[in-house]
Amino acid sequence: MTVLNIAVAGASGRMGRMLIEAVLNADDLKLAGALDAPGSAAVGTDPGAFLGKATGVKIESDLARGLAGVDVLIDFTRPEGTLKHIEYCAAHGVKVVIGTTGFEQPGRDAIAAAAQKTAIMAAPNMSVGVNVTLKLLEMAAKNFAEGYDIEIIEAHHRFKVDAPSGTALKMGEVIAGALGKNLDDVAVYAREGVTGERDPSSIGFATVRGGDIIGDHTVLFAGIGERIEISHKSSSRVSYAMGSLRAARFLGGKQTGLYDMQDVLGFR
Ligand SMILES: NC(=O)C1=CN([C@@H]2O[C@H](COP(=O)(O)OP(=O)(O)OC[C@H]3O[C@@H](n4cnc5c(N)ncnc54)[C@H](OP(=O)(O)O)[C@@H]3O)[C@@H](O)[C@H]2O)C=CC1
Ligand SMILES: O=C(O)C1=N[C@H](C(=O)O)C[C@H](O)C1
Repeated sequence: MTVLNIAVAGASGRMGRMLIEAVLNADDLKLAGALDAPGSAAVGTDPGAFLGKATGVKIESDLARGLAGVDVLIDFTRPEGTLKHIEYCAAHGVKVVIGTTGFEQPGRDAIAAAAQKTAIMAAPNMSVGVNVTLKLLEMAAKNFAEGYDIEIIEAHHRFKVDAPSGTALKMGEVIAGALGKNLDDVAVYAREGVTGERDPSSIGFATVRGGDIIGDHTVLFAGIGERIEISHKSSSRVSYAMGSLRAARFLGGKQTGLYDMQDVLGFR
């Protein structure tokens, strides 16, 4: 059995801890490195400490130390962290699974450029359920193209820093694409005051933040006399972690290129 050496960036974060535990439990993966932000209190500690386990590695902020001998970095941090990490990984042949959301266009361009030098899998949601939902939305959008107003509602925990969620934006892109439109041309991200009647060609977004909601997404197709809702609700971050490990194994067989979860799951 080939064993892949994995590092986790954002090791002390909500997703980082979930990933550390998942990697430690996988027979075909070895935890070979862990990264956290410079200045983080977690730097220098054992990434398995929260599980009461000694992993043999330390959380590093120095990329050369944290990524020595690593095949695949799994990165759930912030756009500025991920962009720094992929620059290093592209230069040193480390493959990267990117779960971080909230990138602007220059960040997306930098990921595409790095993917010419190493293999990268980037997706705003690693769960199988969300990725199947994207296929359902593509089909629904084609059938509700006329007469149905499309609204995307997402809810997340109070600690989330970006909005709308990367998943909601991806859902919008998929729906707009199925309708032959560009999301940037039809998205309405906020409404306040006298907004006038709804533009029938728009795709609306609404964001809820509160408590410990892990991640809920609903797409509403509202017609006259009926409405259809397609929802996905996460009850644990484990589905994101399992999808990330699947993506890491997928990258094991690639040298360069930019992939997403639809590639990993064989949906295209
Ligand atoms: N694709 C998917 O399936 C999913 C994506 N996400 C996305 O993953 C990201 C992380 O989410 P979550 O784990 O909840 O967030 P947390 O805030 O819990 O964790 C973020 C981690 O990244 C570290 N970090 C922050 N800034 C930097 C930086 N500049 N350089 C290096 N490390 C940094 C933090 O360190 P410190 O605490 O010291 O600042 C922390 O360890 C978000 O963008 C979120 O939207 C989340 C769930 C699923
Ligand atoms: O920040 C989170 O927690 C999540 N972020 C991702 C997103 O922005 O879509 C995925 C998931 O919804 C959880």
